[in-house]
Amino acid sequence: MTVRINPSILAADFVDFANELTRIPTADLVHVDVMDNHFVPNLTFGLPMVERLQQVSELPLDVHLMLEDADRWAPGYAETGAYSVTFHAEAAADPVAVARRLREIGARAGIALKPGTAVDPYLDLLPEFDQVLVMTVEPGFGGQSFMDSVMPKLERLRAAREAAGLDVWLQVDGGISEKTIGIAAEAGADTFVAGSSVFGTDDPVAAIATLRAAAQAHTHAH
Ligand SMILES: O=C(CO)[C@@H](O)[C@H](O)COP(=O)(O)O
Ligand SMILES: [Fe+2]
Repeated sequence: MTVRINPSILAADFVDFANELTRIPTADLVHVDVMDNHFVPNLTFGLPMVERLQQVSELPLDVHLMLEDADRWAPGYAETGAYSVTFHAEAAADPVAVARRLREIGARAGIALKPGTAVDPYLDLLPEFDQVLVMTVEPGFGGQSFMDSVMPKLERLRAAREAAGLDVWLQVDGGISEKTIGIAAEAGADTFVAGSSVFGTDDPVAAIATLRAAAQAHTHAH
């Protein structure tokens, strides 16, 4: 199974994103955390920054929206040409309608679940999504500790994906490091967001290689 490593620019230098992107040539996608100071108690950037990143990035953008009223705002991010747009289940009135709109515009549609949000109501909706993001920290900040208590959600998602014969990516985000990535891979994740453990090092290329190897060593063959 393919392992994807998506470095999060939340841990990069905010006034030097163009240069920071050149430090991760071996990444699969660039994870872009949009925070609105309402859905989460932190503020990053919005549409103009994502539009600009889309223009300068050679890697596809994996946009993670941590904002209220995803129904209203998510489609605009897909219109930037972002490869994937993931919105929070807790912030959408009609997640299926949002996902359909994102796909119509041409983006992959992702749904994200906070650690306390149950996965079961979403299992039947898997065909509507290209990616499910299981948060392994409370959204809002980088550098927090990985919560292995959410691993059963990944196991449920993996089983549901297999039962339905779907190719939905299972993404984890928060506290992913050389030490924790294997736990998430074991539980079924195939797409790994890593902020501090990539941009917080002197050698992001080496960090990506280490993470990739650790994930692959714990990935099930199927
Ligand atoms: O969405 C978020 C935080 O809300 C993440 O994408 C963080 O950027 C992950 O940072 P690390 O935990 O890897 O430092
Ligand atoms: Fe994120």
